[in-house]
Formats: sequence, C-alpha cells, structure tokens
Amino acid sequence: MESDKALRVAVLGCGSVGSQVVRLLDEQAADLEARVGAPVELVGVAVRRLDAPREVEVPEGLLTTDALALVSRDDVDVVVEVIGGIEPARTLILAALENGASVVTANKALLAEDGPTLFEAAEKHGRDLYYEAAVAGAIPILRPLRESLAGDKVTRVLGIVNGTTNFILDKMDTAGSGFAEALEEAQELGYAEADPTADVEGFDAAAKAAILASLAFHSRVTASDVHREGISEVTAADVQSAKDMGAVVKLLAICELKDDAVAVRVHPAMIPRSHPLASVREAYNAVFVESEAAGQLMFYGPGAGGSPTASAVLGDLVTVARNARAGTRGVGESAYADRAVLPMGETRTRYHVAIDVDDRAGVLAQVALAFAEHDVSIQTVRQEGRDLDAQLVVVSHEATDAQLSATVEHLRGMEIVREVTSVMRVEGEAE
Ligand SMILES: NC(=O)C1=CN([C@@H]2O[C@H](COP(=O)(O)OP(=O)(O)OC[C@H]3O[C@@H](n4cnc5c(N)ncnc54)[C@H](OP(=O)(O)O)[C@@H]3O)[C@@H](O)[C@H]2O)C=CC1
Ligand SMILES: N[C@@H](CC=O)C(=O)O
Repeated sequence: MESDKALRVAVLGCGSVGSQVVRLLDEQAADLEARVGAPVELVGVAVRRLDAPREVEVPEGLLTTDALALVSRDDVDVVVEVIGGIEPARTLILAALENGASVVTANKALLAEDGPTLFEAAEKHGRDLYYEAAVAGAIPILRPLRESLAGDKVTRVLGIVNGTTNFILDKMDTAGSGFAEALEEAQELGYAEADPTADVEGFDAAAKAAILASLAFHSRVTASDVHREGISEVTAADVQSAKDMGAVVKLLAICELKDDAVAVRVHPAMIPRSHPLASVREAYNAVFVESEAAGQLMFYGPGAGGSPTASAVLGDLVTVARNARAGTRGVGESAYADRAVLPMGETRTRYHVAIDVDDRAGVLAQVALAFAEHDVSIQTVRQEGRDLDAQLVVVSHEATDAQLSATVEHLRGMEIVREVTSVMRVEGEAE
C-alpha cells in the first residue's frame, strides 16, 4: 500500500456484526483516517440476499452477492470476514490472502477448526490475519495473550466466554425466566449465533476455549480437543439448588497447563456468589488469566452484540492498516509446542450432587460409603427431610472426573436412591 493511498476495505457479511462495522466505517471515517494516516474506504459489502432488511444503510452500489469476485479484486487491501461458519468463509479468506489482501475475521468456529491452514496462508503470502473479535467480543484478550504475556508462562485461563448462555443463565437466576424465553431475547439482541445450538450446546465457547488455549500455551488446540457440555440440560431446579448453597450457575471455559499437557473444557458449573465471575451479568464476558510471573489478571467487558464486536474488528483493522503503511506485518503465530491433551476423565474437578433418597435411618452412611468406594471425599452434606423422602445435597472434594462420574452412576443404582436430581461441577471455594 502506498503511503498516501486510501486503505480499501471489503466487508463480507452485513448481519449483526457486519452492519455495525459498516456503520462505524462511515461514522468514524475522520478518526480512522487520523489514526491510520490515510482514508479508510469501504469498497464492497458481500451478503447472501440483496433484499434483506439491514440495520444500516449500505452506500449505493456496494452490496453484492458475489463474495468471491469481491475478494478477488486487485484494489482491495483488507477483507473483513463476518459471515461466520466454515464455508464459504474459509475459501473466501484463503482467496483474499492469496490475492494479496490482509484479513480481519471474527470467525471463531473456523479458527478453532482450521486455524493453522489460515495462519500458514497468511505467512506464505506475507499478509496479516487478525481475529481479536473471535473471542469475548469487545474485550482485548487475544493480543494480551499473544503479545503482552509472550515473556511469561501462562498456566490457566478461566472464563465466561459466551454472551448468549450467560444472558440465559442470568435471566433464569435473577428474573426466574424460562430457558426458551431468555434465548429468544438473546437472539433479538444479536448475541446468538446464526444457529443458536452453537451457543446453547457449548460449541461456540469450545471454539473460543481452543483459540485461548492455543495462544496461552503455544499449542495447537482445536475444537475437537475440548471437552464440551452446554446448558440445555441446566434446569430451574439446578439454578435453585445453586441459590440454596449461595452459588450461581455459569457456563465456564477452563484451559489448564498440567505438567506438559493441556486440559481444555467447557461445561456449566456452580460458583460461589462471592467469586468474581458470579457477578458477570447478562451478555458480559470475563476471562481470568494466571501466569507464573504476572500472577492473576482479569479481563471483563461486553462479550457479544454487533457494536461491541465491531469495536474489536475496527481495532484490528487500524492495526492492519498501520502495518500496511509501515510496509510490515504484525506478530504471527508462535512456533507450537507439541503438547498432549489430557482426557476429561483425568481432569480434577468437584461435584455438587442432589439426591432424593428414602427417609430412613442409615441413608447418609450408605451414600457416604458410595463416595468412599470411588475414593471421593465429601466436603459438605446437607439433608432436607420431607414427607416420605429426603433430599441430600453433597459437595465433594476434588477428584478426577472419572471417579466423580462413577460415583454418580453408583448412586443411581442404589436402592435407597429415588432420583439423582442434579449433578453439576463446582468451581471455586465458598468463603
Ligand atoms: N453476533 C455476535 O455477537 C458476535 C459474532 N461473532 C462472529 O461474527 C460473525 C458474524 O456473526 P453475526 O453478524 O452475528 O452473523 P449474522 O448471521 O447476523 O450475519 C451473517 C451475515 O453473513 C451474510 N452471509 C451469509 N452467508 C453468506 C454468503 N455465502 N455470502 C455472502 N454473505 C453471506 C448474511 O447475509 P444476509 O444478511 O443477506 O443473510 C449476513 O449478512 C460470526 O463468525 C460470529 O461467530 C463474533 C463475536 C460476537
Ligand atoms: N454467540 C456469541 C457471540 C459472540 O461471540 C456469544 O453469545 O457469545
């Protein structure tokens, strides 16, 4: 790019995020020009349907349904990909890089499935590939991991990285909303993925966890390496059970470096209300990073929605533009260490188990014995008597996930157990 020439940008997708990128490119044009040192010009916007209603007015003549032709133009400096999904996004990004454009994307699904192919293409063609918006919306978390903490050893990343599920769980906890009603609201607010199953079943959070773990531990972690459980099975009874023990249910992404292996998982967990993650409300996200030298760091902010995500996209766009003007490239991906992925069964967790049992003498001892048989020690137990039966709520100490799930299976087979009504992992110590 010549120093006095405008930076020419093509945007792929004009939905929740793309429409806000287009809006900001127009509204912030003067500021962007000042920061980049040259005008930033929108030259095309690819969509699937020309006649769909838009949240933004796209300048006359810029909308097209031929995304491949747009990225193949020889006057495009940067392609912003906010279509989502694997194809055609992957083909379009690779074509853009091959054609000499740098790329900014928010596409965590693609990065978690096939990131290395994209990074290698960017390297091969000497172009930038930036993706800050792919994890935790507006929160700057990838650049700190890739650059600011590059001289430290990150050992753990723990966070709430999906806005839709946090919004649903928060509404269930604070407003007593039903699951379906809260999901519909999250969709209307532009938080959910095109297919909300990706949010609800934890696929979106798992993709983000894979990206976080790859950067934090300089390893190649893909979505398939992540143990994933969503929130579709979290019931009002689980939320109430958490409340009763002074906790709240959150969908957590947990990435850990254990010796030289990585353990990456996404699942709902009860956390004490005193835990900083418990106060993360609505579609906000928060990510804790623990590293050897720095200690604990926390990143917090809006994790979903068109405008916050567009903020991260524009930040990357300015960086790419500055690099282009300086005739340089940004920091590429690190050399990757070949680390084993620890199976979920070997990961150490804690369980909260609520059990309906016959209300007769000796029940507590029999339940305790079941835990002991699997070498799981009990931290707390609470008993609530009712007419003919009683409920026991047991919180275990840490054990491997395999020991804990074997204990639950054992309980389910016991004669005195009428029903195991709630099983959930517990994260963080109550005060
Ligand atoms: N929404 C959010 O809060 C966040 C989203 N992201 C990521 O940003 C990306 C976009 O998400 P979002 O804006 O919510 O998605 P939307 O579903 O709202 O928008 C997708 C856009 O892509 C267009 N599109 C779909 N298929 C094609 C195609 N084959 N060719 C050209 N255009 C196409 C659609 O066109 P049309 O309008 O004509 O249907 C639409 O404009 C995804 O990767 C998502 O994971 C990241 C962080 C937060
Ligand atoms: N659907 C995602 C959007 C942002 O990544 C979420 O809800 O977090």
